[in-house]
Amino acid sequence: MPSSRLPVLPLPHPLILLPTARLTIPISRTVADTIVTLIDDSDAAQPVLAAVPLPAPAGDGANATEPGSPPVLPTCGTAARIVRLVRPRSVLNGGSSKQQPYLLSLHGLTRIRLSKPLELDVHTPELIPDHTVEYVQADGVPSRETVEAFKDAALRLLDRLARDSAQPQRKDDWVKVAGMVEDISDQRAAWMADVLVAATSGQYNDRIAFLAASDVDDRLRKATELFIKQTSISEVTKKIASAVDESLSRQQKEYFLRQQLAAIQRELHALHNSHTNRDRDSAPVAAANSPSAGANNSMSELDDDEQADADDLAELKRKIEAMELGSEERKVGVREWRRLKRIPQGSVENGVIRTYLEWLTSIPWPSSGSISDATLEVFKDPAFLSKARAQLDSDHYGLDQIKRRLIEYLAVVRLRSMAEAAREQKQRELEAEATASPGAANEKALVVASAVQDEKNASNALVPRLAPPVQPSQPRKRGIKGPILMFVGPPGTGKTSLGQSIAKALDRPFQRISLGGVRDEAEIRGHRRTYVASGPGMLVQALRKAGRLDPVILLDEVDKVGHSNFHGDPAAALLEVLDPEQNHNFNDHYINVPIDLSQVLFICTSNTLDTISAPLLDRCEVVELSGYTYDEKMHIARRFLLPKQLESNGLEAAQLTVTDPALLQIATLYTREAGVRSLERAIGGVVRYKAVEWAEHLDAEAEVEASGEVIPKKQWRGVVEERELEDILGVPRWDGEEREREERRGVVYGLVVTGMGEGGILPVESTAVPGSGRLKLTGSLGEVIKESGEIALSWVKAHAFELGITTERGMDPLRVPDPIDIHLHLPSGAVKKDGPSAGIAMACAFVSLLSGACVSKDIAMTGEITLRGRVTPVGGIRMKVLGAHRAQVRKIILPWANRKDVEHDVAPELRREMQFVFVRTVSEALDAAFGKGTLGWRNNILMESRL
Ligand SMILES: Nc1ncnc2c1ncn2[C@@H]1O[C@H](COP(=O)(O)OP(=O)(O)OP(=O)(O)O)[C@@H](O)[C@H]1O
Repeated sequence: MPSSRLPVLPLPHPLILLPTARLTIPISRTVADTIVTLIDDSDAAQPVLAAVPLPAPAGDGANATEPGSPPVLPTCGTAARIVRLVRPRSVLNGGSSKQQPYLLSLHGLTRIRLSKPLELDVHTPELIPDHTVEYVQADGVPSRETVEAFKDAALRLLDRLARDSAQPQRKDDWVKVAGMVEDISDQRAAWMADVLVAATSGQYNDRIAFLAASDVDDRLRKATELFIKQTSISEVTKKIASAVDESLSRQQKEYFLRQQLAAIQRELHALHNSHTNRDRDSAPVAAANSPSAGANNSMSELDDDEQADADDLAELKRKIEAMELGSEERKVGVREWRRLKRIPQGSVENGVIRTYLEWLTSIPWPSSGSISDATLEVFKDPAFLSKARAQLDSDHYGLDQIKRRLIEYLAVVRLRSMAEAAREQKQRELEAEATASPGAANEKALVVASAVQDEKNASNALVPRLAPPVQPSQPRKRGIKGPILMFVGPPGTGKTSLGQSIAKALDRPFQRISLGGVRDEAEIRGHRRTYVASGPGMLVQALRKAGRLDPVILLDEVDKVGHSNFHGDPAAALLEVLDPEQNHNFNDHYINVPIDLSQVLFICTSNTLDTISAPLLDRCEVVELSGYTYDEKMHIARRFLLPKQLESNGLEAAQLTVTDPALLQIATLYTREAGVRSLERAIGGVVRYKAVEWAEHLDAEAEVEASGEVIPKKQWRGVVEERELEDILGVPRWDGEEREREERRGVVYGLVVTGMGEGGILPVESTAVPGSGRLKLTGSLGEVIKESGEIALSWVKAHAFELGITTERGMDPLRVPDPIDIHLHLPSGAVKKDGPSAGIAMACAFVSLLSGACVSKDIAMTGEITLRGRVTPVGGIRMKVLGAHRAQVRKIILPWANRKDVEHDVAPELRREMQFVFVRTVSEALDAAFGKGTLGWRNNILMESRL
């Protein structure tokens, strides 16, 4: 390495001169004199010296030398040409140079290394006239990767600098330099590194390390690191600056607007005051007497906005503080409260957080334990079950089986709750003991826990007798996992009101959630808070309204809830709600804190079971309400509906009587339903009519009293009889039905259950038209019912000879004597019909059509048939029988296998009033329908014997 002897100029900290760079520094007079001598003695016009950076004196910043320790003096520097020495003006003018120093300009040439460290005082560095220095040679070519990395880092830094530059000229300069960096060759990369490090800023230590790097690769790496660091520093700085800027400008804007608002309010107030004063001056007496005098001085509740606001906030805070310590809801509440405090009042975000906090704090959260004290109090009452029975009886007539089932249900819920509460209590005691004396309590815990375990697994011999010690209780994980009741039945049969009675018996709040037509999952689970105008779902709303953790929630019309669509899957959300394994952690998207629904008593209602998904049905215990007989309806009307309507229409019970025949007529001729809703409406109509009459009667009396004249007044009769009903309710809606029903060839009455779960009769009409032996089926029929029709016709064709329809065996009655088609129609064409239960009705209709014999209009039938002529059982017997009774059918033909349904489910009075014929085969059904001996049976051979 070539060396030479050069004067050394120590550069005061933190100055560094890099090769290729220029530097102007102030120097003392002594140093300046030495440099002048140097210039005079030198042969060259611009002599060279070694510029060596000095470390910071002790105690001076991060790069300072340790106080007391000798400063580590550098051994690297830069050979620099003296470009200019400027004398201060005072010296030039012959004055003292004390105030203004000399200025020395240097141009860095190449790196040097000192042969031995300098010996000088870093506090008052002097020029060292002669020192041996070695020139650091950097001839090598750096590796490709190093150059690439260097260029990449340099370009990113230059891009950042260009973007951050405020002046366009400077921006252009950085862009130009970036162009040069892109084009630079590998050999010149080290030179470019010197140029760029000198031109950009960087930390002192990094720059010194860069200066000390003799190897080109090392130098480029150091430059790369330095650039990367600089880029990220400048990115972060920029971000912080813009964030600060943004928040400042928002605050300034808000401040400015508030100032304007305050000024406007002041102006309005002054204007208002001046008006009032002028009015008062012009009418001093009137003003003094006016009731609103002085109102301007006192504030109305509308002016007190800020106070109300502060009160609301204080209330919110109190509610958050009242939440259980360490609970999830409290943590969220506290977090949101802090956010609320940070966000300026009046901003949209502030309102959003406040609404959220209001919801969060209004939900009843469990404070401790899983069963509320109020619930336990009710269950502890020894008369609980008898009271519940009395409640159900006082709200509903009949429904004995259902009431028995509900009492069983309540008994189970009570037992489970009590057991759960006892277990919790035991665990709490153990925990308390464990805290007091850990050793003894642990022993006892083992005994108790094993006892609990023994009790649970009494029948399981494989379970070890010693259970693990009782863990600290986790009340929120448990709950009362009773069955979920599902009331299924036609409208108006008392499903909702039974739910209300259960809530009354349990002394809990009752909430009804109507699920009919719910298509959006968010209606159940709530919208996420990121949505505009988001809010919680129906369950949270019901909980808030109930104000208790354990209300009775009636999920009405679960059969009408929507399934998976692009708004999510409401049915799936419902499943989660009703699953006892999951619902202690129900997640409402809006609240976003797990909510414990395990204590809620869910009751579902539905009109039919057909549209309910199997998993949902699986979670529920179905209780069927089929409808009422006329007798039951009469009792319900007399005991419940009439008193209710009298009360709601302002009449006394003693003022109005509706006779039994009148009530029966309302039930039979004005309504035709399984439930009692229309009956209640009709009774309401009668009561309102009478209420008007009563009011007119009272008015007339008052008029007579006032005038003293005898005015002919409308007579008031407190009794409603049959003959009046037509005047009050109009022409009976169902009167003509029985008359319309006719005994005709080819027409038979079948029994059906509608989609609303209501039973009724349906005519099966058939007619013969010229054709080619085909069967035409109409009336919105499904595949199954169509197949039933074909089976029935095949059976009739196969037995045409035995039935006396054809004259020869094997003759097709649809071709001989004339070729015909049979058209079978089930009226109410707009209503879809399906199922196999119309089999015997269709067979009877075909036989009637082909034989000419008629089936009585008082006979209705149901039953599936097979090709062999067997009659197999069908469902919905109770509803169908009730429907037939309502339609005043006298005789019902049913499959033999449905005997037990009639015995169990059909009320005795119906069994007494109607004739039931149970049949095993189609032939028996035909005999029952047409009457024995009506059909000309030739020889009674069953088809099955030939098959
Ligand atoms: N057995 C009964 N005894 C007394 N009142 C009854 C009885 N059954 C129904 N009601 C009365 O009939 C009316 C309608 O009942 P409710 O609203 O419970 O019917 P629902 O089955 O829930 O109907 P929907 O399926 O349309 O919701 C209520 O006023 C109810 O009190």
